[in-house]
Order: sequence, then C-alpha cells, then structure tokens
Amino acid sequence: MARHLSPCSSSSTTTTFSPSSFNHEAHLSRKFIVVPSGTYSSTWVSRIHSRINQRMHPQLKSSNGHPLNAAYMQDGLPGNPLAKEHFEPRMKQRPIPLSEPEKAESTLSITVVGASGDLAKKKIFPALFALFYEDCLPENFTVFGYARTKMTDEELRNMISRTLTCRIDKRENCDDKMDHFLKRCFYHSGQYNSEEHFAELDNKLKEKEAGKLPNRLFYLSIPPNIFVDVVRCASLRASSANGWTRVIVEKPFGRDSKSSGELTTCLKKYLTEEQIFRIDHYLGKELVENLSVLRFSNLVFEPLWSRNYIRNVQLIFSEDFGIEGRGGYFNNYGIIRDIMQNHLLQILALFAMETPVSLDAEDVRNEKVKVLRSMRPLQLEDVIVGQYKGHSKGGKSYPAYTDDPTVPKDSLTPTFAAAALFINNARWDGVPFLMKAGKALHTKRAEIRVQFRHVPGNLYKRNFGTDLDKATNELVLRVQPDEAIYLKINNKVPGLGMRLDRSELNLLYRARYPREIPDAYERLLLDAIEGERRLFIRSDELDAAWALFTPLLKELEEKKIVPELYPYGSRGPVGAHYLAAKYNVRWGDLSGEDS
Ligand SMILES: NC(=O)C1=CN([C@@H]2O[C@H](COP(=O)(O)OP(=O)(O)OC[C@H]3O[C@@H](n4cnc5c(N)ncnc54)[C@H](OP(=O)(O)O)[C@@H]3O)[C@@H](O)[C@H]2O)C=CC1
Ligand SMILES: O=C1O[C@H](COP(=O)(O)O)[C@@H](O)[C@H](O)[C@H]1O
Repeated sequence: MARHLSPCSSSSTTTTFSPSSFNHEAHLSRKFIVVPSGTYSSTWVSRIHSRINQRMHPQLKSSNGHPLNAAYMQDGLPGNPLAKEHFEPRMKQRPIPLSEPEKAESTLSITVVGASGDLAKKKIFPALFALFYEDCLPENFTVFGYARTKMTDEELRNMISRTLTCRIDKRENCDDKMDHFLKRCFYHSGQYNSEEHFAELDNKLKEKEAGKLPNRLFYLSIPPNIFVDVVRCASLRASSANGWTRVIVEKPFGRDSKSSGELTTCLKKYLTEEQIFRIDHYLGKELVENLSVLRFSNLVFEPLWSRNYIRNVQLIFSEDFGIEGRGGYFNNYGIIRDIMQNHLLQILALFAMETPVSLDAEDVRNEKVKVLRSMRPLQLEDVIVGQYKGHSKGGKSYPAYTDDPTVPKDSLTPTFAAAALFINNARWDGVPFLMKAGKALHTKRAEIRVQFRHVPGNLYKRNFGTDLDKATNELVLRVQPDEAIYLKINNKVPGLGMRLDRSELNLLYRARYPREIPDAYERLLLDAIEGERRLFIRSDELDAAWALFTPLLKELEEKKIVPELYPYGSRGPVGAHYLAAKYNVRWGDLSGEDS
C-alpha cells in the first residue's frame, strides 16, 4: 500500500518493489544493490537510499543539508560501558562483512525517563506521535515511559492520548494513527537510581526488540539532580548490546561553570560526548533554523552582517504568565540561567558566527564556540534585573512572584533581566547585542531584531522629521507566536507630494505556508534519532556559555542585588530602557509601530 507524502520523504513519487521480501539491512551490506520489483512508497525508498549513502559515502548530506546519520558512524567510541567498538569499522569506508545482528533489521526504542512529568506529557510524547504521524519514525519502534509513579501500559496510553493532536491537513486517518502509535507505547515503573529496575526495563526492551539490531534513545525528562543516577543505571543495565545508545539531556546543565563541569565529568564516566545530546529546544524552532538560511543564502543580507551596517541586535523573550508552581526549580535558577545563558545566547552565537566550513555539526558548532569565546566579560553595570509584583486589572488580580507557594517570601531571584553584551572581534566590535527576558510581562513573544545604521547623507532626511532613528531599516525574525520575517523599509506614500512612510516587507508564515509548523521537539527528536548533532550543545559551547555568565551570576548573588519590581502584565522594569539608552538603543518591541 502506498503511503501519504511525508515531510520525511523528499518526493511524492511511488516506486515499485515488494517490502515484505526485502531486507534492507541485508541489501546495504552488499556492494551492489538490487531493487526488487513491486509497489513501494517514496518514504521507504528515500530511507533506503539514505542508508545506502551512509554506507558508501559517509560524507553525503541529506536534502536538508544535514549529514546523514553522522553519529551512527561516530557513536560508540571505546572507553565506557555505552561505547560499542562494534561500530568502529563503520567509520571507515571498506567493504567489510556485516555481523549477523547488523544484517538483521534494526529497531528503535525511545525511553522517556520522567514519563509522568510535565514536559513528557506536554512536549515529548506529542512530538513522538507527530513524527510517527508524518512517517518519520523507523518501521520498528517502541516508546517506553519510565518513572517512579505506578502506572500500567494502558494508563500511560490514556495519559498520553490526552495531549496528542494531528496535523490539520491530514485529519482523516488521525484516530487510526493514534491507535497504532499508542499500541507501541509501554511503561515501566522504577526508581531512578536502581540498576535492578533498569535491568527490568532492559528485559522489556529486549522482548520488544525481538532479536533485531537494537538502537536505544533515552530522553532524560527529569530534574537535573537525578541525571547522573539515571545515566549510570541506564548505561550499566539498559544500554544496547550491539546497536547505538544515545541520551538526550534536558536543561539545566548545571547552574554555573563548576556544577556544569562536574555534571559533564560525571556523565562522561558513562557516555562519550557523541552519545550526549544536550537539548536547547530553541535551536529546534523554525525561525531559529531559518536564521542561517536567511543570512547565508541571500546575497542581500550577508554583506550587511557586521558592525559596518548593523547598529545593534536585540534578542527578546517574554512570557505573559508567571511561575505558576514551578518555583521549586525556577527560584534556584532565575531568568538568566533559565533563558539567557542558553536560549538567547545560542541564538546570538548563531546570529554572529562566521560562515562555517559546511553545515556539518562540528563545523557549525566550531563557529558558535568562537563567538562565545570572543564575548566581552559581562559587567554588572550592563545588566538589570527585575521581579514581578502583584497587580490588579479589570477586576482580576495577578500574584506577585513571591506570592507563589513554591517561592520563598524574601526571594531575590530575577524573573526579568536585560543585558548588553559585546563581541570582541573584527566583525562585531562595538555593536551592542541586547538581551531581554522576562516572565509575567504584557505579551508572549520571542524575536530577533536587527537595527541597521542610518543611511549616510540621506537625501530624504528632511522628510523623516527629527528622529532619524525611526527611519533606519529594521529586520525582525519573529520566532513566536505567529512566525514571521519582516523588514522595515521607507517608501513614498503614493500621490503627488513627497511624503515618506514606514512599511514592512513581510514574510508571514501562516500566509505563505498554511501547513502547521512542526514543534521544536519534533525536529530535535528526529535529529537525535538520526544522530545529527548540529542543533545540540557541545560541551565546549556549554563551558563557554557558563564562562560568560558565571561571574555575573556570582556577583548578583554575593551582592544580593535587589531586583527592580514590575507589575505582573506590564512591559517590565524601566531600568531596561535606561540600559538600552546607555548604548543609544531603543527596544524595537516597545516602539508600537510593528504590524
Ligand atoms: N516543563 C517544561 O516546560 C520544561 C522542562 N524542562 C526541563 O525538563 C526536565 C523535566 O521537566 P518537567 O517535566 O517539568 O519536570 P517534573 O518536575 O514534572 O519532573 C518529571 C518527573 O520526574 C520525577 N521527579 C520530579 N521531582 C523529582 C525528584 N525530586 N526526585 C526524583 N524524581 C522526581 C517525577 O516522576 P515520578 O515521581 O513519577 O518519578 C516527575 O513526573 C527538567 O530538567 C526541566 O528543567 C526544560 C524546558 C521546559
Ligand atoms: O526552557 C524554557 O522554555 C520555556 C519557554 O519555551 P517556549 O518554547 O514555550 O517558548 C520557559 O517557559 C521555561 O521557563 C524554560 O525553562
């Protein structure tokens, strides 16, 4: 039966051969590939082609520019329990005979550790279903939930089913797809530090894998204090015997340079760097992915991408809700660690990096690290912090941060911060990169704003009035909501006179691409499954990010800097305006002129 066109397939054509009699692993092991006859879908064909390419041309890229399953060739470096020397020969191009398990069909098991939690329910299971729905998961896959909560398989399925949704354009077979997906979901209850319980999980996984080549992905959707326990137990008792084993680690990766370094050291007792996928879900967002495309594939942008033409860059994150019971985590971290040190800094690095040698993960991450290591140390006077206070509006009252039962009454933890950062390199010398992140503000939004310099000797400056800043071009990448890329330009108002206007050249995603945009977790899960690391954080990137923020965070804490209070639902503390003004910048999101 032919399948629907999937985003995981590159074309909708149908090719002919018989799936039932075709063992693609066995075919990959042959030097010459014979395609049997029969009817088969393009999805499967493209997967097979990918596997053939991986085997014969390890440097080939998939159509989206990703290296094809690069990690499949790199995983399993020797020296720890999860390392599989078995894979070492795959790194070399030579016609070696495959072992029996390699010849067998492979399976994928995804274990969501912390399956009873908020992130698992809200994001991970729905993302896995979306991948299944789009035919992006391998034929043989199993999803396991693991947590301490006692639950049956059926109860897990009920829990998951409440948050599954189908892509708008394919609703007709949604229920069937959900049933199929849920049948592949299982649950194992266990402690996070029990090798015995992970050995039980291993038995269940083996049962489902049924002797096929097992690849295993663990998603650590748990609080950070139990990361190492889980990695130890999983690596010793539940790693794949002869396939790959990878671990996705959720943030926070420590709370400063020291704790992050310790975490990395502990994880590396059990995992190689190649097996660790540190997730920053902002890197999986559509508009963040598009940042490099916009810059490197349009001649009109790249030449302008420097201090010569750019006045300042703004990275803005705001949420219109408060902490809402997450104080146990948040109060120990604060907004700088929660958003700036990772999400916004990652965007900054992508924005400012030099052209990488290629789109390979290591080439891109090398360039990002260079930017991070070129950052000027952050000064306390270039940062302002805030905390939301209670507020009543329209008969409704909104709580202060310290009203939350999970937050200590005397907490100084910032729920808002703004900072001016600089990159000490030739391209960006003197250009302020302003970051702003806050909870309980007037709007939910994430965007990248690029304000360009004035036009020298502008012929039309008389027509702009006194505020020439208002006449400069501004490029905005609205990451969310309502994804868009727009460029503010000056144009003439039609008519006989010479009146100038500000307009937007607007690529509004919902107008141009009516299809639903995949969630960031979908992209990142798929990448981890394919062994693509470009959108995951390498340990030296992490070190550089912490090296930038740790001294500032220490100073804020040691000096007990009191955050400026701002009302729940407001535009944030006024200090953010003064900070921007210090560098002749106005926050673009507060200008009120965007459409
Ligand atoms: N929620 C979100 O939107 C985001 C979360 N993250 C990160 O993802 C991870 C998971 O987040 P989230 O799902 O919100 O976390 P939860 O607090 O919901 O925890 C997940 C599961 O871990 C177990 N757990 C919770 N606290 C403890 C504890 N103290 N000791 C042992 N087990 C515990 C619980 O399962 P059980 O009791 O059944 O064992 C819980 O269901 C965290 O690292 C978080 O920082 C990152 C970005 C966004
Ligand atoms: O990592 C985090 O991100 C969320 C915001 O993610 P988004 O995709 O909804 O923008 C934030 O609420 C949370 O505090 C933080 O830990």
